[in-house]
Amino acid sequence: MEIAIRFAASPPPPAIAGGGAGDGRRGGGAVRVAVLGGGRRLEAAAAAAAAVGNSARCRAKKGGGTGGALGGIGVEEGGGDQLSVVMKFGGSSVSSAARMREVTGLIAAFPEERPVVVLSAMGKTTNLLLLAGEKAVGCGVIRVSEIEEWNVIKDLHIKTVDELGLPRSVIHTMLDELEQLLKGIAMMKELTLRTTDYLVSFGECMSTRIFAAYLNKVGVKARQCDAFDIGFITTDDFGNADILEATYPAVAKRIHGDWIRDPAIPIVTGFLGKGWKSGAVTTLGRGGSDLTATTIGKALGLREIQVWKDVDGVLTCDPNIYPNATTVPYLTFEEAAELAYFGAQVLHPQSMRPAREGDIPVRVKNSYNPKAPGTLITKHRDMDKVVLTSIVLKSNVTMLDIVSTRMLGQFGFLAKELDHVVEELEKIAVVHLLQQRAIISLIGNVRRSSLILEKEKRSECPDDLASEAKQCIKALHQAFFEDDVLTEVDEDALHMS
Ligand SMILES: Nc1ncnc2c1ncn2[C@@H]1O[C@H](COP(=O)(O)OP(=O)(O)O)[C@@H](O)[C@H]1O
Ligand SMILES: N[C@@H](CC(=O)OP(=O)(O)O)C(=O)O
Repeated sequence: MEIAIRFAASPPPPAIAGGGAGDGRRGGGAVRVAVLGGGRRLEAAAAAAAAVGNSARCRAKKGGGTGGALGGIGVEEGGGDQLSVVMKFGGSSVSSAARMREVTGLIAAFPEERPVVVLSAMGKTTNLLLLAGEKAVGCGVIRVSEIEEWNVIKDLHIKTVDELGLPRSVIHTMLDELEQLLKGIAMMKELTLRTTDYLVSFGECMSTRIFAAYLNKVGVKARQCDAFDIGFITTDDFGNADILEATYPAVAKRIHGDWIRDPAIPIVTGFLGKGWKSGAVTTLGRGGSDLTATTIGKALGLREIQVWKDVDGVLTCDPNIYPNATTVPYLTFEEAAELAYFGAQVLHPQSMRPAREGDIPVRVKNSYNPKAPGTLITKHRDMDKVVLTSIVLKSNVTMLDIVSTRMLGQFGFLAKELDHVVEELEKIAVVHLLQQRAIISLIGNVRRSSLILEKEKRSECPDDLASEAKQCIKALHQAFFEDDVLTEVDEDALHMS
């Protein structure tokens, strides 16, 4: 096993998720174990946005109420309370009419809160849209209506609208436009990144329209908002756009202004933005609705950001790899960012940044088990008793090991230029291209690194193929979270050895 021990505060060497370019050779399958310390800056601190925090806090006058079937949650006419939290619900939380009813109940359960709601696309809609788009490229215009994924998407949304007792007109235009778009792709026999972003945006555009209509139906005044129309301004990197600073004041002004003029719970499309040059719809990378939520939290200076998922919080490892994973009750923003950055699917890698900059607590909760306390992510936590927080696996990683006498500076370009870069770098350095690797990261207390290393060594982690990475996670989890043998190790003795 290769063991790379990382205590540095910087991102890892050019390990490129997704395999990158190359000839597809299978590497030997070394597993890298990286020990990462909490309490450090992962990213360079960026200048905070314009001081919209306090000024943008929504203030509204008290007024007469509209009442509503859900009692307390009905927003008051002519004023109402301030918007105080963001509640983001992921695809699994809004995958059906029944789930949308449950989520309505969760919002109603906190009548004193005035939430901004962020929604992802229903269930697996984003994946289905991507597959439908790929099929449209090759199937011919006439056969678009036969694309299986398109029919699944259409049926799911119509069924949901019907079951919620809403008129189909809520999504008719969207479904028509989506079919036209698929036909356009079939006609052009081409699917660009820009068109792909437009295509997947239909998922969030439909889920939010349905949910806002349902809330209004049951007496909770709600307003559907497309993120690309309310100030989410991004780079034009389709598929993985970055949110620009101008977003914060723009979003604050718009949501605040709408609330003052006509208080209604904003139901915002997660994951989407508007490219500042192109004016086209962009997406923030898979799982980007978390980032939408934290951006709104910071923009409006809200009290708390709630991220509702289908697990009891951030867990000690991916429960799909090892089901004995348990909830991590507290995390710092930096630990959570490291976890996400090094592969834990549960949070979007960039999503902690706005929360950290705005110093707004993030609570990760389970919409299927709302009584579970979840994970609370804050700026600081007591690290005294913390050894290891979580184990993270990142698979299908391409690594470039570069040994050079020169300063190479930034490595970001390597990811994009992998085809040419090895050849070029070989002129100035010894380069090893390692593909099909896995990185296992141990996110923990850097001050207990000796203990972590000792325990890692004693775990029965297999030391050969990357395909055994999952076995390794299991062994590490057992050693760190299910076995007390080494917790009393004398750390001073370890330092001496
Ligand atoms: N360390 C981890 N803690 C919790 N969940 C994890 C972890 N690693 C991977 N996951 C996976 O992440 C999923 C939740 O993230 P995601 O699917 O993005 O949620 P949502 O779509 O509801 O926002 C869980 O169902 C779980 O399978
Ligand atoms: N729907 C998008 C954005 C998102 O954040 O989804 P989720 O919250 O379900 O991970 C995706 O699937 O990537």
